[in-house]
Amino acid sequence: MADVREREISVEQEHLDQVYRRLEEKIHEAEFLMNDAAKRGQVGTPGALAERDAQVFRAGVHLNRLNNEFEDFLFGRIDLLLGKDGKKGPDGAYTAVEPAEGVVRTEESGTYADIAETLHIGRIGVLDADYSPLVIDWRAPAAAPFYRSTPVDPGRVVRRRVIRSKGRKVLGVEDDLMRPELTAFLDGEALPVVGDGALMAALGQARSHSMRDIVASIQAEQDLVIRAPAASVTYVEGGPGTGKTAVALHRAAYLLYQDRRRYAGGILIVSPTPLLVAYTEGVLPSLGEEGQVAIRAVGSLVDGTEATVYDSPAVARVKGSSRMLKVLRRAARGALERDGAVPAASGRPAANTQQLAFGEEEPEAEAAKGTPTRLRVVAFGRRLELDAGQLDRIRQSALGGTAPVNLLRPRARKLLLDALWDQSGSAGRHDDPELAAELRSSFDDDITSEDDFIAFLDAWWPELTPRGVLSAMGDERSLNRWSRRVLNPGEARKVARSLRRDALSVHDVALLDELQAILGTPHRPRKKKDLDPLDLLTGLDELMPQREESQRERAERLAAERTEYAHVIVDEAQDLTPMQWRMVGRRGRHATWTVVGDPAQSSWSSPDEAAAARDEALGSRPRRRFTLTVNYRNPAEIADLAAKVLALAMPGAESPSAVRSTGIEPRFAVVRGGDLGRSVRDEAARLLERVEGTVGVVVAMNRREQAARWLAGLGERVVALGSLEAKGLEYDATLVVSPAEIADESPAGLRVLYVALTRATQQLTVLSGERDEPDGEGVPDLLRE
Ligand SMILES: Nc1ncnc2c1ncn2[C@@H]1O[C@H](COP(=O)(O)OP(=O)(O)OP(=O)(O)O)[C@@H](O)[C@H]1O
Repeated sequence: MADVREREISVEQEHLDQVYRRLEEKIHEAEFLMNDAAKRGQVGTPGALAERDAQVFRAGVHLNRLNNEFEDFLFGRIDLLLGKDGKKGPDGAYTAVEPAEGVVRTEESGTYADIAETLHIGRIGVLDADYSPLVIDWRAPAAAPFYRSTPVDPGRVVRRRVIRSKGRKVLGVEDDLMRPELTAFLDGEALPVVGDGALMAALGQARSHSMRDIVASIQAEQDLVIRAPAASVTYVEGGPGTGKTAVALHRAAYLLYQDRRRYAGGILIVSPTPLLVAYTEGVLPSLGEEGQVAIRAVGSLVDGTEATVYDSPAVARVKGSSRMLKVLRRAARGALERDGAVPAASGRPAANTQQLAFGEEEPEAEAAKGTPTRLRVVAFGRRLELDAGQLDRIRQSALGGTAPVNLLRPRARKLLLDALWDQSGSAGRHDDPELAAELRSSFDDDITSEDDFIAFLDAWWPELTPRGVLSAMGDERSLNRWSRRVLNPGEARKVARSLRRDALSVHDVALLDELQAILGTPHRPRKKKDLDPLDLLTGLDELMPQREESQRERAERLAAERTEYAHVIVDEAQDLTPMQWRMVGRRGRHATWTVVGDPAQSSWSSPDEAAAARDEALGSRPRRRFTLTVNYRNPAEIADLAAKVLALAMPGAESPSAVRSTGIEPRFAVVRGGDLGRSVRDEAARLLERVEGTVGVVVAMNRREQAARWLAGLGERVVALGSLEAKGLEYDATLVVSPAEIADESPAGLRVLYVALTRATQQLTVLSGERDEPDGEGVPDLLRE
C-alpha cells in the first residue's frame, strides 16, 4: 500500500512539474514577443501590444502566485469514462456529463471499463502548448463533476482524487471511488486507489485566526449553491457549520470567473462583525480573486465609519426597527430649527450662533438661541423685514413634500426673496415684462450679495449632515417631539441617551445611512483645480493637453466612489434589522443577490419584522432556495449538546447532522471559590493544553473587557469574545461562560447561546456560575435533559 501511495505521489509530481514548466515557458514566450516587437519598432496595432503586455503580466502573476502563495495550487484530479457525445468545451475537456452507452463491459467476473479522460483541477486553468488542458480552473464547467459526483450519481467519474501539495512539491493523495463495483483501466493498468477521503482530514485540522478555503473538498450540496446561476436572489439556509460563509465566498469567486465583465460593477459581501471580516478576508485572494470584491462589516458600510460599539438590546431593538424611519424623517426636518445645538455641515458654526440677529442691533439673548426669528435687510434703499410668523410659513411651504431637505435650500431662498419682493412694493413699477424681470433680478442681487443675508440663510436653513441630525436627536426634548406617537417616552429617553455617547454604535450606522438618503447631498460646483503659478505666467496650462486618467486610476476611483454593486452577498442575513436591510438594499438596487442565513441563530428580537424588511429590500425578485444540511464544524458530541438549546430556542427546528465524531464529550465545570475570573482563566488554560490551534472564550456582552483581562498573558491562541461577536467564527476549542447570563441578555438570548455553543471544531467546556443552577455534575439548568 505504501508503495502504491509513493508511486501515485510521484505520478502527480510529474504532472505538477509539467505545469510549472509550461507556465515558465509561457512567460518566456510572452517576454520574447514583447522584446522582439519593440526591437523591430514594429509593434502592430496598439491593441496587439497591449495584449502581449497583458499576457506577460498574467503569466507573471500566475507564476508568482504559484511560487509564493498557494499551498496547494493543484488540488484535484478526476478520472472519467468516455462521454456520451464527443464534444469538447472551451477549456479543452469533453463536455458530456453522462457516460457513453456500452463503455461499461459486464462479464461474469465483474464489470470493467477504460478511463478515457483524466482532468487535473486547480485554482487557475493552464493549457499546454497544443491547447490540451493541463489544469482546469475549479470554477470551469468541466471541473463541476469533481464536486458533484457521488457514488449514488457518479456520472462519468470513476475516481476522484484530492492532491495535497506545497509549492512545487506534491505531499500526498487521497482517493474516493465513485463506482466502487467497477474495475477500471488506465493505460492498460488497473486504476490504483489511495487513502480514505480528504474531507475528514480537512475537518480535523487545527484552526488559526483566518478561515481557509474549501476548494479541494466542496461538497455536492454546497457546489449547487456556488454555481447557481446569478439570476435574481439565491437564498440559502442552513444550520451552524454547514458552510454558508464558505459557500458565499466561493460563490463570489465563481461569479467573477463566470462573467467577469458583468461583475466589474463589484461584489459586496456584508458581514455581521469586523471580526468575521478579518477572519474571512484571506479566502478570496487564496482563490485567485482580489479587488473586485468588498467585504464590509455591517457597521462599516457607510464610508468613514467603523462602529464596534453595541447598544443594549432594548436600544438596539428600537434603533433597528422600521419605526425609526418616521422619527428620522421628522428629525431631518425638525433639525433645521435649532435650540442652540448646531447640526450644520461645515458651514460656519461659530458665525451661525453669533450672528443670529440679522440686522444691526439684535439683543444678545436672541443671538444665543439658535434659529433666527427675524430677517432684516436693506434693498433699493428700503428696510425690509420678515418676522417669526412669516419665516415659519415660508419654511413650512418650502418643506412641503418629501424631497431631500438639503436640496430644498434653493427653494427656501427663492421663497424668502419673493416675500421680500412683495414687501418692497416694487412689483408694480414696470408694465414692460422685460424691465420688470430686470428690476427683480437686480433686487435679488442686491439682497443676496449682503453678508447679513448669507449669514441668515446659513443659520436659518443650514446644510444638515447625518451626524449632525443624529446628535441633535441626542437631545431628549427634541427626540420626544420627533418621535411622538412612534416611540414611547421610555424608548425615546434611552435612545437619546445612547446618542449622546461619543462613539457610534453598529445600529447608528444604518440610521446615518438613512439620514443621508433623507437629507440628500446638495450639488456643489466642482472646484477648479489650483493652477501652478508658473503655468499661469507662461500660459502653459492652456497649451498642455490634460493628462488622461489611466485605466487603473479610473478603476480605483470608481471603486472608491462606488455606492452600488452588481452583486450583493449577505452573510448571517438573519441578523439584519429592518433599518440595516434598507441600508444594504440601497447598495444593491440593480444587483443580483445571494442571501445566506440561519433563523435559529438570529440575535434580532423581532424576526418577523426583519423578514418583512428583507422582503422589501429584495423586492419582488424571484428567489431560488437552497438548504444546507450537514454540519462540518462541530463533532457530533458538541452538536448534540447544542441541539438541546435549539429545542428551547426554536421548538421544532431541525439541527444539521454532524459529519464526524471525536469521542470527546463536552466538559461541564463550575466556578470555584466564587472566583469567576480565576475559573475562566484556568479552564481556558486547560483547553490551550489540549488543542493545537485556537481557543475562544465566549462571555455575555457586558463581560467582554473583564474577560480580556482575565486571559491576559495566556498568548495569542486564546481570545475573549462577547456573545454577539462570536457570530460566524470558529475555534479548535471554546469555553462558554455562564449560559444563563448569555440567555438572559436579550429576548433573543437563547438563540445567541445556540451560536456560542456551536463554535468549536474539537472541544467545548461550559462553565457555570450560581445563576446557571448547575446539578451535581456541573450541568447547567439550560443544558439538562
Ligand atoms: N466542504 C467542506 N470541506 C471542508 N471544510 C468545510 C466544508 N464545508 C464547510 N467546511 C468547514 O466547516 C466550517 C464551517 O463553515 P462555515 O463557517 O462556512 O459555516 P456556516 O454555515 O457559515 O456556520 P455558522 O452559521 O455557524 O456561522 C469551516 O471551518 C469550513 O471551512
